[in-house]
Amino acid sequence: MTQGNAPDGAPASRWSDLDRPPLNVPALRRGLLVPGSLWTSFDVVASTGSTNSDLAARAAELPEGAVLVAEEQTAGRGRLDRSWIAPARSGIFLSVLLRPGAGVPVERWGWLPLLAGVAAATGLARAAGTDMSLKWPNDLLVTVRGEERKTGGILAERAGEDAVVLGMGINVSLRAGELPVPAAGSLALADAVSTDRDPLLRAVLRSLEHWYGEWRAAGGDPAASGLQAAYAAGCATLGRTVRAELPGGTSATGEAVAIDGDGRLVIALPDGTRTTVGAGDIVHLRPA
Ligand SMILES: Nc1ncnc2c1ncn2[C@@H]1O[C@H](COP(=O)(O)OP(=O)(O)OP(=O)(O)O)[C@@H](O)[C@H]1O
Ligand SMILES: O=C(O)CCCC[C@@H]1SC[C@@H]2NC(=O)N[C@@H]21
Repeated sequence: MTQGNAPDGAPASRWSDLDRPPLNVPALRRGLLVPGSLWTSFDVVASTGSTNSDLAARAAELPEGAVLVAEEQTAGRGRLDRSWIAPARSGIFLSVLLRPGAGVPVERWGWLPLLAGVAAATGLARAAGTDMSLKWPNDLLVTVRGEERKTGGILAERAGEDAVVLGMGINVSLRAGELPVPAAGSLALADAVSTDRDPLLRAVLRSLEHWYGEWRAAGGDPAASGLQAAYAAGCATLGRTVRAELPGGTSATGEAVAIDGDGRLVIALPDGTRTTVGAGDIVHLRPA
């Protein structure tokens, strides 16, 4: 830590609006809405309840590739009916509309949230210069003072028959005292080289376009597209002793050994059997 820094590692200067400038919408549009791009529209609203809800409500009238970003969410939603809480302009609150089409069987759409995790992790690692990893299924982790912390999350929701709204929340400049839960972190707290949201957002959307293109071109096949291997390479859950807290209130503890072809987590139990988890919360207990 350099002199003049606050104990939480953030700069000692007062954080004001100047530290959290608004997104530069014209520049982002110029960079993203180019011919041949997946992205067809790019809108930023000052404040809304949830970008996922807004995009889902308009899904029928929007083409694939619509992007909606909010500078602030007042009712941000997470997985498992949880909320996503972050101060205005402290992060990236983003939803995109995707229509994988007939070329990708619906049973493979379950890979989309994992794909989004890989895309966000690789894009952010490059643009922010922070080591990123994934906690199954798609929590984005950074290391803050030796501890794994959640700096981003993904919420994928079906919108009608043929569309999926992929939502991402990324904590960029949150300080220790602003974290909504102790297990949360931010890119700033992980010593990111840049917390400028414009290049971070561009990097995430470019990476998402890349991985979605590969996956769709392979008919959604996670192995042929390279997605399954990229996910496994970036997944901090594999090889760890974990507790899976399952819907319905039961739990299973064992070693996370694989991600199967459907994106589910395979856990080796102490009695030598294996169980496969498709939904639920994972707690990383200790190295295997
Ligand atoms: N900005 C954020 N960064 C990291 N994690 C967040 C953020 N906002 C919300 N969360 C996550 O969402 C959860 C908080 O959601 P919520 O307050 O709905 O529920 P909860 O405390 O987990 O409880 P319950 O089990 O009662 O639903 C936390 O577990 C946390 O992981
Ligand atoms: O970790 C999770 O549980 C998922 C969090 C997803 C949050 C994002 S923020 C943008 C989009 N709009 C929402 O209401 N949720 C997602």
